[in-house]
Amino acid sequence: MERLLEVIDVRKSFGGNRVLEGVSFSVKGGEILGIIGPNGSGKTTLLNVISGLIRQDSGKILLMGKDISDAKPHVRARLGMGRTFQNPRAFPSLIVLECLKIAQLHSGRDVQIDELLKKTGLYELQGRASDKLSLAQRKRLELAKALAIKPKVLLLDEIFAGLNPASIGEVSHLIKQLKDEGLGIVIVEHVLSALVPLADRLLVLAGGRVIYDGDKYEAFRDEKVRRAYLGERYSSLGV
Ligand SMILES: Nc1ncnc2c1ncn2[C@@H]1O[C@H](COP(=O)(O)OP(=O)(O)OP(=O)(O)O)[C@@H](O)[C@H]1O
Repeated sequence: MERLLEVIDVRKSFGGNRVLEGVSFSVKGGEILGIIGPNGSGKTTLLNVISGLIRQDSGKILLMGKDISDAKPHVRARLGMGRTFQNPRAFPSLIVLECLKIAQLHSGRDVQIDELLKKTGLYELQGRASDKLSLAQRKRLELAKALAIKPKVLLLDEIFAGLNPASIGEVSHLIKQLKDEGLGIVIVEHVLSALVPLADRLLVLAGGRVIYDGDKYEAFRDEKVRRAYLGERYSSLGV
């Protein structure tokens, strides 16, 4: 499978705080990459740089081989990059269907909204105001909005946070389906019990550096990873 997303030696500082210190990795079509790391290790900043919300100080981002390092977020969306946000922002005056129609406008592609509503389990809720949705429903709306641009690459920021096991199961099922459709998927996640079964590969960030990129189970045996982050969580998970 071709590399859909390539991140090459990305660096970013805020003032004197070096948040990303030369991060490189790639994601293929049909692959789910899980990104984990301690709080403040740079995960959300990395997603913001990849999606164009924050400009990196140096380094490159390639989407399907095309250099998008300087492209604005809406251009990246149009080229096939979808993302969800950690804290979905609701637009009180909009119903679910309107949210998706607006998201779709950014893509310039023809997306079957009915199909998307069914796929994400929102069909019955399409007339509901987005601020009247439960957390699990809002997360599904976030996913649906990201899919409304027909992405090739999907970036998910803490999609499982705050969900109960049943909702985690539903969202996982949908993400697996998207992988099978050939999307390249990056998931930043603290809920390891949801992420590990789903991911094909794990990347561990610590202090803005990639300290591990590879097999998901080997990650938990890696000394650097255990020291940096996982010791206590790993043993409590029993993975
Ligand atoms: N806009 C900003 N201005 C200044 N500093 C920032 C900004 N955004 C992030 N930082 C700093 O960058 C570091 C990394 O933050 P980031 O949110 O990327 O980490 P994270 O790994 O996503 O953390 P968490 O797991 O808690 O979500 C932190 O020290 C944070 O304070």
